[in-house]
Amino acid sequence: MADHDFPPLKNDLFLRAARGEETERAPVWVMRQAGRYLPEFRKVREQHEFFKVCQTPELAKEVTLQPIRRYSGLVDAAIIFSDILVVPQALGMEVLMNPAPAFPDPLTTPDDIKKLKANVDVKKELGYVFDAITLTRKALNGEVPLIGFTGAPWTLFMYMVEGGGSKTMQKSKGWLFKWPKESKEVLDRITDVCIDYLVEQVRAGAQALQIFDSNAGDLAPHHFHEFSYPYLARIATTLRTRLTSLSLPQVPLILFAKGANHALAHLAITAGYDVLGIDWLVEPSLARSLVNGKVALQGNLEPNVLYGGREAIEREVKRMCDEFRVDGKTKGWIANLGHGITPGVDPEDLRFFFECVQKYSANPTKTA
Ligand SMILES: Cc1c2[nH]c(c1CCC(=O)O)Cc1[nH]c(c(CCC(=O)O)c1C)Cc1[nH]c(c(CCC(=O)O)c1C)Cc1[nH]c(c(C)c1CCC(=O)O)C2
Repeated sequence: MADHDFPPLKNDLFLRAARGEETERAPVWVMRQAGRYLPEFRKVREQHEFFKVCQTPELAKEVTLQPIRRYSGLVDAAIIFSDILVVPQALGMEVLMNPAPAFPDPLTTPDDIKKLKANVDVKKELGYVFDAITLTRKALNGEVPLIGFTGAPWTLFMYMVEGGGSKTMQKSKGWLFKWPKESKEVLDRITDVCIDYLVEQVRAGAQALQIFDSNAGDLAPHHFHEFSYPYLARIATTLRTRLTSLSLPQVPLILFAKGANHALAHLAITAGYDVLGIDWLVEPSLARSLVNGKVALQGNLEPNVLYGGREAIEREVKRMCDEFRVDGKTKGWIANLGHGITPGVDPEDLRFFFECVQKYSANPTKTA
């Protein structure tokens, strides 16, 4: 699919900010914006199991559009409804969602590597995601751009070895330190699938891509540089080469390496991404100086502020908008939370968050 196969884009704020440009106000979206805090999402989930929604393009389209409809004119990007764990599924692993992710048969020792599918055909395994992207981009009718995504190799490796989420990550870190060579083999296998998966998302119509390394901050800096960074960099480099050779658009690439704020300066210069997502543990002004204009930034309101009532939301959003300004201007910044929105948030409080971003990030109108 090419751009001319889709309705023309009416709101390019997000894409301009991703390229580092000055914008009349900050574009805004939130991670997990299609999710359980929305009653209309819970209604769909009463009828359909989680992965069924991911695997049915019509349903995935429907839930992707829910926040876009509800917050029409207030939200500046859609993200395709899916999950990072579809990549381990493509590699042949069984993943349940009950309600937290669970792998009945995780990677226990290097001997289990042979259970992973060799030569994954992403079109066969994940074709439903590409169909959902094409359908959703058409249905969006150019209102806002559509973001595709993947989990990052280290974060996916963690789930594949632990068999689900983990606070201590004993098993996955045990692998890294006990079996570094075999761990890198798995990380490489995941990386190969991520690259194919992202290329096909662009072919299907994704207008930007985000890589979620949600567990990046659980690694010591030197372990991050050994076990996560090389794969993130390879994704960006190889993806760009592949997109060019296939005459596909060079869409903006966003890296959300949650908690890896120690690496911001390095990532900005060397990783090959256009935008770095940041969590709430780093001051925007410090992040700005660390990346030194090399990349745009996305983030970073502490998600729990959305439980703090209108006064707190307004105060915190205003502070965030001021902190992200460069030379008094809103430039190269995509407003977002510092992580996903959680199920208990009142959807009207999220609306108020969007309204506050629009109000406090506005640049003075240019006089010729
Ligand atoms: C780590 C991770 C996962 N999935 C994802 C990540 C990376 C981002 C992050 O760190 O939050 C990414 C993800 N998951 C989902 C999206 C959809 C797009 C979006 O709106 O951002 C995206 C981008 C939907 C989802 N993925 C999931 C839900 C909720 C499940 C439900 O509907 O019952 C949604 C809306 C389930 C999921 N999937 C995963 C977890 C840990 C859980 C939740 C467990 C829980 O909260 O109880 C794995």
